[in-house]
Amino acid sequence: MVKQTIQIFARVKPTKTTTSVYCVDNEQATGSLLEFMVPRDLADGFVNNKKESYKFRFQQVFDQTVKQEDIFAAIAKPVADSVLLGYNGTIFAYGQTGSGKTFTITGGAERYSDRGIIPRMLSYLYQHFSQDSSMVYTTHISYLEIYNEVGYDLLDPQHEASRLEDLPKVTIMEDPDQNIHLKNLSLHQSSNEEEALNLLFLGDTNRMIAETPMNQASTRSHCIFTVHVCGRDPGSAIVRRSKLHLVDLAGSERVGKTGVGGQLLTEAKYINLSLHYLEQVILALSEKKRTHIPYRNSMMTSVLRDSLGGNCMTTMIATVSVDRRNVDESISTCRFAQRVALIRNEALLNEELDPALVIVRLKREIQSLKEELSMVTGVQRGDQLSQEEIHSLEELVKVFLDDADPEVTLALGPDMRKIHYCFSLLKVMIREKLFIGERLGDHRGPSPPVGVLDQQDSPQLLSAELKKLREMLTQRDNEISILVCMLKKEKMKAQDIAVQLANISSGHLAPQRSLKLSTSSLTEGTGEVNAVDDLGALPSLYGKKGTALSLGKQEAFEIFRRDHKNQITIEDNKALLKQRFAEAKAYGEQVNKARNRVNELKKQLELRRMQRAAYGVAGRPIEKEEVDHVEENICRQLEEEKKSYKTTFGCLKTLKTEIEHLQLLLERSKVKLQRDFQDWWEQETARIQVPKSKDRVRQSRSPSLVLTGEPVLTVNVQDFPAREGLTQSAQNLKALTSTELSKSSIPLTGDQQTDTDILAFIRARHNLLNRTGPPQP
Ligand SMILES: Nc1ncnc2c1ncn2[C@@H]1O[C@H](COP(=O)(O)OP(=O)(O)OP(=O)(O)O)[C@@H](O)[C@H]1O
Repeated sequence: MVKQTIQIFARVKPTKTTTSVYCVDNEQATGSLLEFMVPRDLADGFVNNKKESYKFRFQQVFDQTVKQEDIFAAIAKPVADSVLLGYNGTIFAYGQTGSGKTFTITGGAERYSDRGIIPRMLSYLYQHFSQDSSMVYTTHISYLEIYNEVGYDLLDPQHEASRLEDLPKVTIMEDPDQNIHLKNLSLHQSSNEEEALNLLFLGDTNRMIAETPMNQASTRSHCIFTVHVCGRDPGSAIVRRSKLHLVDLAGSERVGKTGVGGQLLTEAKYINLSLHYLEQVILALSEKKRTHIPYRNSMMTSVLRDSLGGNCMTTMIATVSVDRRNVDESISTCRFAQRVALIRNEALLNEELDPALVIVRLKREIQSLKEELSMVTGVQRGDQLSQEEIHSLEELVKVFLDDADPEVTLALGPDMRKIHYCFSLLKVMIREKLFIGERLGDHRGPSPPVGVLDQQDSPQLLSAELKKLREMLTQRDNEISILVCMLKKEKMKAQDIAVQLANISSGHLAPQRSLKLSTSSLTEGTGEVNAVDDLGALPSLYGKKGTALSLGKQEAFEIFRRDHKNQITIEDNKALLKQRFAEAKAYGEQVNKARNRVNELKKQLELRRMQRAAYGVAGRPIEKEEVDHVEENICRQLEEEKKSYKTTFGCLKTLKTEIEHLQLLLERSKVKLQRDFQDWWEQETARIQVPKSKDRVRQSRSPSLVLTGEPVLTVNVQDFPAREGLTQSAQNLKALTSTELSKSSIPLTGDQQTDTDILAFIRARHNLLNRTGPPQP
């Protein structure tokens, strides 16, 4: 058992402005210090009546410039190593909204180097699995989102979720031993890094798709990505099962800090109820005298029960922002971390005997004992007694019972099968005799010896026996049909799972499959154009694969895409991906060349050795010490080529991981683009109102776009909210006057509002903007 307090680290989010509100001291012997200096006259909207300096101790503080790889090496690698040894591990990020929790746990959405702890952890684990040949590992993954105290399965393979409520709801069940079970949370086996990354991508995409402005998933919900690792030594029945939770908590900002009347820097209530309950648990755990820990109050604390004061090695990353206006939240975060640091966990090595493996081992032991026995007795024995043996045993028992001599014995020899059989035979006989005794009543005096039944009673007895047997038969029939039913259900479940798994690999991950890249395909130089150009293709809306867009909508999508805020990143990543493909192709060619060269040299070496052997046979014996310089030279070259092959192949593998990651980033950008477009399109459609009657020709609501024609299309442009993903053009349009807008007109045919009409509106607006140019700030 390892007793350890929860390890706490702090990470400072990079800020554009220089700030003097904090300093980091990493030179301390017992960890690092993070200090906030809050001057009394801090003028950013609040007044500080209290202390000026707040110091917090952490295991380590990572300042603004620290890279993702260093965070992984310092925080996550030790946790990964203990998980590989069989201990449970948890890493959770805690901090206010926008302080970098998701960036730290999952990573940034733009660059490969921004990969967070989860993808790096998966890489690390799978690399270890492939290198450790002494153990067999299996891995399962689950991804849970908790929003408003309801759990959702983010790995729902149906992939149709457009709202959070569409995802399967996960519920908590507790068994009599108080173990928590999550009902409806799917567990997916993943046999390599690529599969695991695809699952992460699927979860993150589902999370993004289900996000609405009301439910800003990343800010208001908690996400728990869990890797279940099972390792077994092939020679033993012991298995090690460990769980690794990687947790991205909701934003920790609080309410009630008004900044007036000395409220600043006092503890306020969390916006998020689960975080409030998390704090209650942390408080109870840090006060050592408390016996009741209120884990059950919330779903998150129930799920993370082991991680908080239980069987787990837990690490917390406090993410802080050092912008002046965020200092009070950052101080709250650090205070919370200090309390967390008091919690002591007791991690156990999760070893257990695998019943299936124990059965196999016992069967093997029985077999070897049987062999030993037959060697000692010289008699080969099967598992069952033969018919002849049974017959002769029955005879023996009969003789034994008929013999009036009380000294007589039943000589069966040292065969337990025979002994057992005779005992059960005797039992049956005695029970039959009792049965007869009961039926006849005791007044008939002593019962006749077994086997000498009263002839008159025989038919009655037989019919009773027959009835009993019939009842037994019906009972067995029922049991069989229940078993068959259960079997059928299990079969159907297995089929369902197979279909779900097939969906994962073919359905929703289909776009990735088309992007999939094998090291061999790299060398052939095919596939890359499709993979890169996929984003340029017209959209098939997420979750509605194959839905063709109308021509109007397609063109509108093009306009939208051009102006989307992610377009530059997408283009950059596409260019980078192209470049990486070219590099991979070059590496692939080098690998091929090196492999051919190795094969060639091997042949040369073999030939040389054969020639020398033949030379020896032909008469001139070769001295043992005689050095063959030609052979030596070939061997040297071979070694060099092998080395170069290995190095290049290593580079190619690294590049492959990067390419796959870039593809996933692009795929996610594509989904986001489509989602934003869909929202935008719906917003545009709602904005256009077609008057029902032809005489309502002109509506002069200001500011509004009045488009002339018969009938007239009136468009309100009063409110273009500054929403993420909404085009700059739309923002610009907001600033245009109604007079300028009314210069543009769109004639309509009939009074239908079609995609083409909306497109015409969008086009007109764009032309107008191009003419007018963006408004000056
Ligand atoms: N260390 C960092 N380096 C570079 N960019 C960062 C870093 N930390 C955060 N960011 C950027 O800051 C923004 C907000 O970060 P992030 O989404 O991770 O915050 P969060 O704490 O998860 O917020 P929320 O609670 O809303 O989920 C993102 O654009 C992210 O890329």
